[in-house]
Amino acid sequence: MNIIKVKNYEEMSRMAAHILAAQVIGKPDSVLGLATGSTPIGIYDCLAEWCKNGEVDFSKAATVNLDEYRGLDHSNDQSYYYFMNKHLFSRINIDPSRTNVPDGTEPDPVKESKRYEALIKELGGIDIQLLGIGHDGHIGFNEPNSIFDKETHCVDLTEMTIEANKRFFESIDDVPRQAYTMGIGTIMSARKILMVVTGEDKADIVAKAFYGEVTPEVPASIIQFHPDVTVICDEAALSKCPR
Ligand SMILES: N[C@@H]1[C@@H](O)[C@H](O)[C@@H](COP(=O)(O)O)O[C@@H]1O
Repeated sequence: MNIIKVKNYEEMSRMAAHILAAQVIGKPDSVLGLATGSTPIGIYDCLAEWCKNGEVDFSKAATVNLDEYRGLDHSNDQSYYYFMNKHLFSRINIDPSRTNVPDGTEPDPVKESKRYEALIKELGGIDIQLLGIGHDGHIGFNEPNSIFDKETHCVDLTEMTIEANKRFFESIDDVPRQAYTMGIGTIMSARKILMVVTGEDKADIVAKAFYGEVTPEVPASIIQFHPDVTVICDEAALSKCPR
């Protein structure tokens, strides 16, 4: 694992955006695995700016997002599709038909999970998967568990995640209790992984996930076993790590 320490959120965002831009410059038809949450917003701002300046061309790229709340449609401003459209897709020259987010409105979890897995395979797999990390170590919406879930599936969100994500909703009662997420196996089959972490509130989980043992109780710890991982952390996020 290549763990890179940067000063702050801005440096983290620019460095991660450089890696994603280099991926698309080197392989214009790259399949980018993308993430939501507050952490990647600065990355998307950089990519939007560089696309506008003509430095990166997304016209041949495709995207697949990690996860989506169950029950929310594209027009819901709390859906992850809406988030991606607002922060990235509408600001770059990507073909909207090549952007993919799990369909939160599909009532049949087995059907949707199979569709999403098949779609990723049809696209030729994920070239680089961007990840953030939850306070309990979740990646996508893979919550702490007794096993690593392999494929895309429907999950019950933990109280900690519902609590953490309520800041985006009017009240905690509005936070969906379930979500569709790529599985740990789906994430691990990406050719490259790029993880970004910022802030002191993530310092404990960073120490556990990247310097502790690999266990499904800390889902992000599995990326220690991936052959091509870059983790970009700011000083605050690395403040409890043994180095
Ligand atoms: N499903 C998303 C995750 O993909 C994300 O990594 C996490 C952390 O979000 P933030 O970056 O806001 O801390 O939030 C959500 O739960």
